[in-house]
Amino acid sequence: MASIPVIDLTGALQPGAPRSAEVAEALRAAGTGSGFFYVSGHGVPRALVDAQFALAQRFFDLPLPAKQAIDLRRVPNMRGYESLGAQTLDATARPDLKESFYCGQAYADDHPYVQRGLHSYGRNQWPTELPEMAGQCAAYIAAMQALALRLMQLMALSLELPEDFFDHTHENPMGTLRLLRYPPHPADADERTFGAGAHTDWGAITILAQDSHGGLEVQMPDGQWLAATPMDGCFVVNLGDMIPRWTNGRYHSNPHRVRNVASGGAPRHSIPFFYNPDYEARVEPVATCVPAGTRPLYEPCTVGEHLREMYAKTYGAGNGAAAMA
Ligand SMILES: O=C(O)CCC(=O)C(=O)O
Ligand SMILES: [Fe+2]
Repeated sequence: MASIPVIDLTGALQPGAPRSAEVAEALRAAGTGSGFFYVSGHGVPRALVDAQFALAQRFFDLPLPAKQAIDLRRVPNMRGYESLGAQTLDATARPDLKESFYCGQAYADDHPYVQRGLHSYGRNQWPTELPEMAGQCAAYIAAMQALALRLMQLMALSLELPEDFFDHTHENPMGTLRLLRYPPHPADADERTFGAGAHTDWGAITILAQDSHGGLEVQMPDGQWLAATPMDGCFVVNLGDMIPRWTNGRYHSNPHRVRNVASGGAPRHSIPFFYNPDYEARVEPVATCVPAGTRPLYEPCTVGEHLREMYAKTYGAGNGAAAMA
């Protein structure tokens, strides 16, 4: 039966570390399967993750006007608070039953990418009520960024490429951290109601921390939906749409969705980190994935071009801004 593998990163967290080849092989199996796997032995301290969930709880518990004061529609770069029902990840379903907060690696106003107005680059918005939030999110983002970079190196190995193959694409990375709160699934909800409608993620790699309630489901290559049951001390990692482009379709970015049905009436919290390389980095099928004498399945593009193609898909026309999914 199909399952989501657990990959233990112990002994593979540094370039050249002894278990790197073994882990790369496991990554290859996961990439050619559902594109989803759990990671254990990832080196991110439990206390950092626990603190991030506690922070999410405090943030969403703020009175609505405090959250609305930092609504993401106030800024051009998709950072801030987003209310229940603002996003529709599956266009055939109802608006998503979730509240969220977006932040990311901060770039100063005089950074060339900010000056050029490139999507998501720039400052964050923070609630004045939680002065600790900026520092805590920055620490969490730094840990996620480091883990994402290592996963990209292991992915390079898994594609029979040098470990540092993707390193040059990390120049000005755009990691986006999202805090999510899902209210309990309504008892009278129809089959078109979701916390997060079925979607694939658009970036390179998503690293998700979820609380103990469950509710995330992943579509397996055979079409079946499988619960990504929370596993203590593990993150769920999934490949985004940039990876099929880079691997000429060899590795997959599979649909997933959320319904908060098993929490006993409690809200569910999750914290995805969406890793995106440099906006200007080229994404083109790597030579080891294009059989001799065949044409690549994808045209080369930049990270920014790929993301712009995906933006506006889930927020409807007129908003102009859209999120990482
Ligand atoms: O909340 C979750 O478990 C998944 C969220 C998700 O898929 C997303 O935000 O892209
Ligand atoms: Fe997602």
